[in-house]
Amino acid sequence: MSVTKVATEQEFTELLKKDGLLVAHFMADWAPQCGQMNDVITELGKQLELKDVRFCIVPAEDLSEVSLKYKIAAVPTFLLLRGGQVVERVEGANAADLTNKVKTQAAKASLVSCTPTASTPEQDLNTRLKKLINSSKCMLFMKGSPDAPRCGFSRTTIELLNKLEADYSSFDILSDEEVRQGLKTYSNWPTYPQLYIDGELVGGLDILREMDASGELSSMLPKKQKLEDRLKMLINKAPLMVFMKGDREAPRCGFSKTMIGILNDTGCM
Ligand SMILES: N[C@@H](CCC(=O)N[C@@H](CS)C(=O)NCC(=O)O)C(=O)O
Repeated sequence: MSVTKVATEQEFTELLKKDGLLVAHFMADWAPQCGQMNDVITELGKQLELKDVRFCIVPAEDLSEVSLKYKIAAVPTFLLLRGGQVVERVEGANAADLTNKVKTQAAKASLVSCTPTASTPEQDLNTRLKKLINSSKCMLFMKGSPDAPRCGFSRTTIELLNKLEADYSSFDILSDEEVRQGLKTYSNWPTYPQLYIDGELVGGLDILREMDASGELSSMLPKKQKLEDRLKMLINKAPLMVFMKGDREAPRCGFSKTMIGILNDTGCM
């Protein structure tokens, strides 16, 4: 299995359109951990040769637009993507975590990509749209992204969902003309934004506004976990929790490294 070196944003977009699981390694030549993690993904590629999984290397600084879009803050970072959507994320040179997540997702990918008969392009598109719609419990098809909406209707929808503290994923239909036109036919809805909950179309902005006014929308939407609850969960994840820069094997700041050293010496870890 080969690992694709991505040179342009266009090349990355093309890889996202393919079926199966895509593992993207956002890296930089100057970071030695990235070189080590390239060996890890080459080995993973060999182990998963028969599965529907592709690997690519993305030079994070050269493809700054892509890095910005996926909020890449440090290298190495790994995104596991299916149907153009991020399904898992691994930050740092954590080979065990990466291997675990890739194998779990690869098992799922091989189940969904199992097509017994040859299919038409229309069937392929419909399968892709269905996967996209179901890639999150609450899925918004919009113009632009929640941080940078590119039309007033989409912006107002984001404001409404944020006001209701909804937990949602989004897809930028301006990034994919096939999805933009295909979804209109698939769902028999001619405009964007389009909001789906549990794979079912709820509607566009006018419908959402009406449902908000009646209070119906809030009760249907999955809600974001409150920061306080999230922090509590993290703090209580293990009897001894260290919040640090980097990980145990590769601390990324001197203070974190020293603390790990002390804990190792005391036999706590
Ligand atoms: N009243 C509509 C407004 C949405 C709308 O008119 N969207 C237009 C302009 S952003 C659209 O998506 N047109 C089709 C396209 O651009 O492909 C709603 O309730 O969502």
